This record gives sequence, structure tokens and C-alpha cells, in this order.
Amino acid sequence: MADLAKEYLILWASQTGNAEWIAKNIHTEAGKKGYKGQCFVMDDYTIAPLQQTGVIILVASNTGDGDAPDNSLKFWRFLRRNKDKTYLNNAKFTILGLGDSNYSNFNYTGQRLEKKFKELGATMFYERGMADDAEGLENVVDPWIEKLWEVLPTVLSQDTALSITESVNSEKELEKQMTELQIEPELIPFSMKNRKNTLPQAVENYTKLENSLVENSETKPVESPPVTATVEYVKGYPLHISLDGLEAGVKLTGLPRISVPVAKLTKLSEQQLETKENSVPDFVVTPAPVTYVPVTMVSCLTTADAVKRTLELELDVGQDTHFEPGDAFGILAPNNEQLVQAILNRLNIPSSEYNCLYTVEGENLPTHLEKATKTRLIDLFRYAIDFTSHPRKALFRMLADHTTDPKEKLTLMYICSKQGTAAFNAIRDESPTLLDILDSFPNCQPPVERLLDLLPAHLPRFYSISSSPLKRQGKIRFAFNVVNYTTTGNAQRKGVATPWLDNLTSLVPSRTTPENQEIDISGLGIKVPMYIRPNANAFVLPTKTERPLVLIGPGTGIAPFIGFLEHRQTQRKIRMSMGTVGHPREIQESFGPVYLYYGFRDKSKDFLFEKEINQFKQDGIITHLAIAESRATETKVYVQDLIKRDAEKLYELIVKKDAAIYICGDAKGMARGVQDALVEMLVLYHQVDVVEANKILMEWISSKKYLRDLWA
Ligand SMILES: Cc1cc2nc3c(=O)[nH]c(=O)nc-3n(C[C@H](O)[C@H](O)[C@H](O)COP(=O)(O)O)c2cc1C
Repeated sequence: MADLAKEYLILWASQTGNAEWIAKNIHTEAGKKGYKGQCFVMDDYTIAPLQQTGVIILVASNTGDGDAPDNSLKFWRFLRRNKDKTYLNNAKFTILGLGDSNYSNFNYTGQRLEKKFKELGATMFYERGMADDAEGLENVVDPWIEKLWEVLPTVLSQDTALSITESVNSEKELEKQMTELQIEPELIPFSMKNRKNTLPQAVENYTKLENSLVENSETKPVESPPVTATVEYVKGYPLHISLDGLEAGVKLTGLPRISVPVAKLTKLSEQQLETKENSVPDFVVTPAPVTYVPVTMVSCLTTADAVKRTLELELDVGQDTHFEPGDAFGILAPNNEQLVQAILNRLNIPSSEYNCLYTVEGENLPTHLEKATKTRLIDLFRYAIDFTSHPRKALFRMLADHTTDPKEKLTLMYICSKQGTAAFNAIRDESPTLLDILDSFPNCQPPVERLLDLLPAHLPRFYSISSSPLKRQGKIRFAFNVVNYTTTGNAQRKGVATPWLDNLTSLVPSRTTPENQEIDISGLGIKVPMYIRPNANAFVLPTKTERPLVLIGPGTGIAPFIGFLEHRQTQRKIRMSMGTVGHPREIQESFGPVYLYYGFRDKSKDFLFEKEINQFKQDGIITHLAIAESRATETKVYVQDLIKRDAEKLYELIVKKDAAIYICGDAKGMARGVQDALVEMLVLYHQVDVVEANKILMEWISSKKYLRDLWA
């Protein structure tokens, strides 16, 4: 029999790419250290040697409210069904969980994985890491990986074990020096203004040391002279970086681990391919086929003086598209074109290159680049890379190696060091784009390939369907806030898909009365690329119409419930029109009570779907309407306050009459507040303690009595 402990297996689950990036980095680095093993996404567990590998490393993030990422749902089904207590008897495992402590179920998937793997007979060889995005993932991830390299030689009995141990030890010495960068007191200037133009020797040494560990496989993708701009490009907002922690004698510690270069970008031909606007390139992988559907209606649901601008759009998806109210769909919007072109220009890429064909290759490439083997350069920038999400420390660390200015280098090193935590967090809070970062360091010129390595994937944006297929056959409606705001540092920020949709539909005027105007734009020929997302969380109506419903959805969280209510309204109309089926009262009774908890800031500005909700109430489709207005009066009222107010009634409905609970909206504050209110209800009326109440909620979640559709 093969020696099981000879190879490792890494399994990852990732919603937005962090866990994938970390898992693949561990895999690449393990390979460099001489270990043998494989790396798979969890849902590929059937082709992964799960029972044939003695050492399993799990890297998993969370989504929703402690839910597992979409690409691990099949694996979870398999784990749940597997009751064989000896299934993983031969496996030793460890877990690196990624979460965010702002969410009520911090790192829940990591805890569940540990429990399940132990139930299947596996033993833990190294304690679970619980990284926190709120504090910076690197704070836990980096030391956890360092320690992994210490532990691995003892659990992996590879033939190369001796040489690995030696190499690990010598690297450890180097890394020790690397993570503690001592800057000579006399070389530390106190402000950026009077900083010397020479790099402190310690920084030079550090860089040399670090680079000696990284095989220099970078190739310059585009060898072209700097562009003299003839076009006016947008400029980035400069970052305001406080160097308060950078004092004389300071030791920069906890610098991020070196990320091994992966992507190689090679030009395939000079041939200029025709520009196809709004056309999603083939390398973009989606779980269902992408279709281009006409936009037929647009309406603005808020007034001009509301804090947010909310739009409702209708798409003509055709009679053959199957969906239910509550299903979600993805829209593949490109990155903002001005931003894309400004970044290309900032990277000295001439516009003559934009439409040339390129290939991206490399071992352990991130999933979003795997199929980019023949693509126009501009499409990589429009559809593959995310230029607007929170920057990783590893990005700043890489940029430090690509600036010619010592001041910039030191500042970049400081930002990603432990001493620069406050500066890093302040930068994150400002949500800078890549352009903002690059324009703040004018002498920094990173290779495109390293950006491909270190920037996250550009992802589809998901929306909940706010209409019923019974009422609007072949049509989908959805509502969203147009993301456009000013940061505390006075930078103007925009979302990706929502301003794009707003522009496409020619910036419709705001609502002037409670009755928003629906504008028919079917004649304009506007199409958007989209796909229906199979509903993984079963956020759909129960099949039995008698079952009572509790719907909780402030802001645009109301959208799927409008679909639910339209559906119920149409179902009732159909039953009524069939006449013979029953007495109107019987028909009315065949629909259970519906409690709607809905919140907004100000009734006169952002009461979305006001007319429709009032009509549902009048028709008896909504039996209890609880409205929370948070900004109109002195006392701010939120949906969770109304749930607490109605606790006794709700207990009766939820526990005694088995109501299904649905919650939709902000995953942080609102979901947490509602969870606490439901716990309070159980403590008061079910007479259990808080721990037991939380357990009951978890049971409701797994039995799908409590359904959640949450977003950040
Ligand atoms: C919509 C959403 C919901 C989340 N829910 C949770 C949660 O319930 N518990 C938690 O610990 N972290 C939660 N997180 C934080 C993520 O797990 C964390 O940001 C992680 O770094 C994401 O890794 P990924 O890119 O591999 O998916 C959530 C993040 C988002 C965007």
C-alpha cells in the first residue's frame, strides 16, 4: 500500500478569491520547498485523492451568514451525507478559516469543517487558523503559514524530508531577518518632506534577501516607450498616508510573506481584433451560460434628495427561461472604461496594444485567469481584474519592489508592516482604486504580470429577482442602489455594475411623487450580459401557500419580497378566477398570514415600492406590515426593533404555527441585529438560554425554516 503520509492535499473554498489565492500560494510555495501534493477547489472533491492522502490542508472562507462559499456546496452535501466514522481515519488535517468578525457567525465554516473532519475520523495535526478580514487577513494568515512550514516536515514523510528540513531551517533564518527590518535611527527622516533620497541600507539588504528567495520569473509584457498622452486620462485620488509610526529606531516587523510570481503574460500577435463593446470575453467562466437580454423598462424608486438613488430595471429574458421569485442572477458588467484606460496608460501601455492578442500562463493560476489563453489585453483589464476592491498588503509589498524612489519604497514597506497597521487600515477605509494607489507613488512601475498575480478577480454582480414569472411572463425585474459616494478623505467612489447600468439606461430622472414612473425603453436596443444563478440557498416561497411567512428586508432587501408578494397575489387571482375551486373565504384561508418587516430612511424619499406595498396590504396579501423609518424622526427605528416589539406575536407565528422566516439585505449590521432579536424572542417565550436559542436558530437555518439572502 502507498505511504499515505507522503503527499499533501489542499482543498479550498472561496467566494471572492481570497481563500483561493492563499491556498494556491501555499501550494506553489510548498512545491518550491520540495514537497509533493495537489490543490483542488472543494467541489472537485471527487477527483481529489481525499482518502489517498495523509495530510489535508483546508482553506475556507465564509459568505452570507456563516455560509460556505458556492464552490464548496457539493462538497458539503457529500460531507453531510457521509456517516462513515472511519472514512478519513488515515488523514491528518488542518484548517485555515477566513472570516470577518463583523459578522455574527465569525469563521463558522472553519468550525464546521473541523467538527465534520473529526467525525469522519481525521485527526488534527496543527491548530485551526481564524483569519479576520476586519483586522487584515495577513495578521493571522502569514504566521499560520510560517508555522505550517515548521510542522509539515514532521507529518509528511517524504523521501526528500531531510533536505526539506534543512532548507526550511536555512530559509527560516533568512525569513527571520526579512520580517524584522531594522532601520538605522539616523536614516529615519521624520517626515516625507525631508526624507533623504538614499534608501536605508537595511531596506536595501532586506530587498536583496527577499528577492533571493523568489525566483525572478518576471518578464516585461509590453516593451514600449512611455506614452506621451494625447488623450486626457482621469487621475487617481492621492492617498493621505500618515507616517506617524515610522519613528527613529523603529523596527518594521510582520511584513507580508513573499508572494511567488505566477502569471506569465505573452503577446501572441500584433493583429488588432475588432472591438466588441459590452461583449464578455470567452475566458470568463460562469456556472450557467451567459445570454444578452434586452432591457425593457427603467424606473427610479427614490426622490432626487434621497441619500441613495435606487433604480428598478426590467429584462426580457424570454418565456423559456425558468426562474422563481427569490432567485438571483448575475450581471457581467465591465470595469469602468475611463478607469481601465487610465490604468493602462499609467502602466505605460500604448493604446496600439489594447486590442492585441495575449496569453496568460503559469502554474497554479487563479481560476479567473486559467482560460485567458487568447485574449485582447483590454479585455483582461475590463473583465478579469478587480481594480476597486480592498487592496491586499501583498500588493503594497510587491509595489515596494518596483519603485525607483527610496521614499516611496520605505512608505510602501511601512504600509504593509505591523507598525503601519493604522496607515494600512486608513487606506483600506478609503477603498482606493489601483489608479489611486499608483498615482500616489509616481515612481512605481509594476509589471502587469505581478498585478495579475495580486489583484483579485473581477466578479459578476448578483441581484435578486423582484418580480413573479406568473405576473410578468418572460420578464425579470430587479432593484438596486447606484453605488456612488464620497469618502471621508473626499475621494469620489463609484461601484462597478450599478453606475454602468444607470448610464446604459441614460440616467433616468428621479421620482417626484410616491408613484414612480415606469419608462418603457424596449425600443432603445440596450442589452446586458447575464445568467440565472441556480438558487443554492433555496430562497424561494414554500410550496404550501398555507404556511405563514415572516419577511424581513430593509432597503433594497425588499426586492425579492416584492416578487414573493406579486406571486401570491397572482396565485390568488388565478384561484379566484377558477371559480369552481372554492368559496372566496376558503381561497383566502388557503394563503397563510404574511408579516412584512421593512425599513428605510425617510418615507417621503426612499419608501421603495410604496404603491405596491400599500396595494398588497389592502388586498390582504400582507397581513401585518411593520415599517421602520430610521432618519425621519429623532428616534431611529430599525427592523430588529420592530421584531423585538412584536416578539410575542412572532413567537406564536414562528414556533407554534411553523412560519418560514426570510431575511434579505445587509449581512453585517442588519442580519446581526435580527439574529439577536430572534434570540431574545426565544429566550423570553421559549424559556431557553442564549446558547440554546442560538442553537435553535442554527437548526432553523439548516432545516431551511430560516432563509437568508445576504450581501456585504
Ligand atoms: C456577503 C458576505 C458575507 C460574509 N459573511 C461572513 C460570515 O458570516 N462570517 C464570517 O466570518 N465572514 C463573513 N464574510 C467575510 C469573508 O469570509 C472574508 O471577507 C473572506 O476574506 C472572503 O474570502 P473569499 O474571497 O475567499 O471568499 C462575509 C463576506 C461577504 C462579502
